[in-house]
Amino acid sequence: MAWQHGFAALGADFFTELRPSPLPAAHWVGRSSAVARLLGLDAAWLHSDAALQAFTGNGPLAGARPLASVYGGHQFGVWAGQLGDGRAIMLGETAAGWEIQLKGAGRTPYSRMGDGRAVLRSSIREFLCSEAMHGLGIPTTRALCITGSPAPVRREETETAAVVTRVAPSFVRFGHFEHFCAQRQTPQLQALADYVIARYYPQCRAGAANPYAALLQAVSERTARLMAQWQAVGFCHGVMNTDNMSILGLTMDYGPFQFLDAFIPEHRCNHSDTQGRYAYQRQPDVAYWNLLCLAQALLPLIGERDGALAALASYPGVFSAEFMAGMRAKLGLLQARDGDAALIDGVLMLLARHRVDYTIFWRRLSQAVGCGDFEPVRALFAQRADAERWLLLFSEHTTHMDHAQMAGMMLKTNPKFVLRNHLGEQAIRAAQQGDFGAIETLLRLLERPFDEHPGHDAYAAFPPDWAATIAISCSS
Ligand SMILES: Nc1ncnc2c1ncn2[C@@H]1O[C@H](COP(=O)(O)OP(=O)(O)OP(=O)(O)O)[C@@H](O)[C@H]1O
Ligand SMILES: [Mg+2]
Repeated sequence: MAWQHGFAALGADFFTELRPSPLPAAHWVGRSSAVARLLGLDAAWLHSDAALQAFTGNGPLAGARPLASVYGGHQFGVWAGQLGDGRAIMLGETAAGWEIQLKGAGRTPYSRMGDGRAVLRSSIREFLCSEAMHGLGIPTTRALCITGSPAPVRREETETAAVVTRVAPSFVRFGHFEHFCAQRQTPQLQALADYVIARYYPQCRAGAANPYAALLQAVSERTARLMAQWQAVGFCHGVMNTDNMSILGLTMDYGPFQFLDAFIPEHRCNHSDTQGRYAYQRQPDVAYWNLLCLAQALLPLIGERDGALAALASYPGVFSAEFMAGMRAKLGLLQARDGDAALIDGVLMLLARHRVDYTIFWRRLSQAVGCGDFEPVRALFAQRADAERWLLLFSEHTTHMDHAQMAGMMLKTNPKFVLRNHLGEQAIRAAQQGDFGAIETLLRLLERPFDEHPGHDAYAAFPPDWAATIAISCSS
């Protein structure tokens, strides 16, 4: 593999070079051939022992210069001081511009009290959800593979170790900037900002009076678009600390995330989030709060407060416009019209009032628009009259539209398959018994979540009762 040294060229203030720590008796758990193709990896090589060892951290990849980077962050609203890649080790950046990172590859100078490891359970969730998000068309870090090892890892119980190989154009987080601001290392802060602009936001240098304010605005707008996509698809991240916010507007760090089952706007998916700070409906506001932290961090470069705040001014407008566009697509509304907002507010209130399954509702509505039979949609509501009122409004609003065209759009927007907690859990339990078949099946479905996949309806069904008892915390 050919490498370049983008982030690595920033120098020793930004990272520590080190080798991953080996794990015994490594074995494959899952692989994504789509990500392998993205990286130009030979499929046969990805099945080799050399690849298995390299992606477990047991053997080198020729030419790679592994490193762990330093960052800081606000966790649950409180400045946490210096953090850093405590268990993620970047192998390097490919010549085509993909950073390759091993998560769970051993201790680093930033591990604090942690063991540098990740357990199989959380690694499976991260691997599958990375690819599921990509399948949904939502910006995300990607995942090439998971390898496992019988090495014990202590959490609430003793589990086993795994390593996920993640791939992204950059793993730089808001927290990287916060770190150098907090340390009052302005030259390093500027070097990082200049690097990010040159590599990922060149338009912020060309023509902008203040490139750092332009960078902040560009990041803010990407983040706004990401939040709109999360909200529209019903994704709850669970740990939106500033060290988990990507400077590229990618979804990153799949911990206690959840795709909503029933539509409950105040839903919290992180068992450790007792205050509900990261509840589903709060995500757009939390992202804005996180952007204020980024603005604060960039202030030494931007120069004045008003300029930094002005750079964030477009956030609410971009979020609303993108969210409306996303919801219009879910409703099959081909162009914007008066009355769209009322229809969208109406359906969200209806779903919240009746706690209807979010994914199933949208998929059934898409099918109903295609065939004209709305009975399966009505059947989702205990009190049908309430649903009937909204369906009437929807039908009046769309009378003159081409329903076949609407349905076509809706079926490409409203997924049949999302990585519900219980599906992940079933795959995890099987994997813990040495059966990785369910991971492969889920990956295949989630890579193309809008396709019907005949014979796999069980993966698109309502969650079983026990799904409500799954408690996912920060422990991973
Ligand atoms: N088991 C561990 N060993 C060492 N450090 C850890 C461990 N778990 C978490 N950390 C560190 O604690 C901080 C916060 O953890 P968080 O759960 O947000 O991230 P993460 O899941 O480890 O990784 P990432 O954000 O890279 O996906 C990070 O600096 C992370 O590296
Ligand atoms: Mg993290």
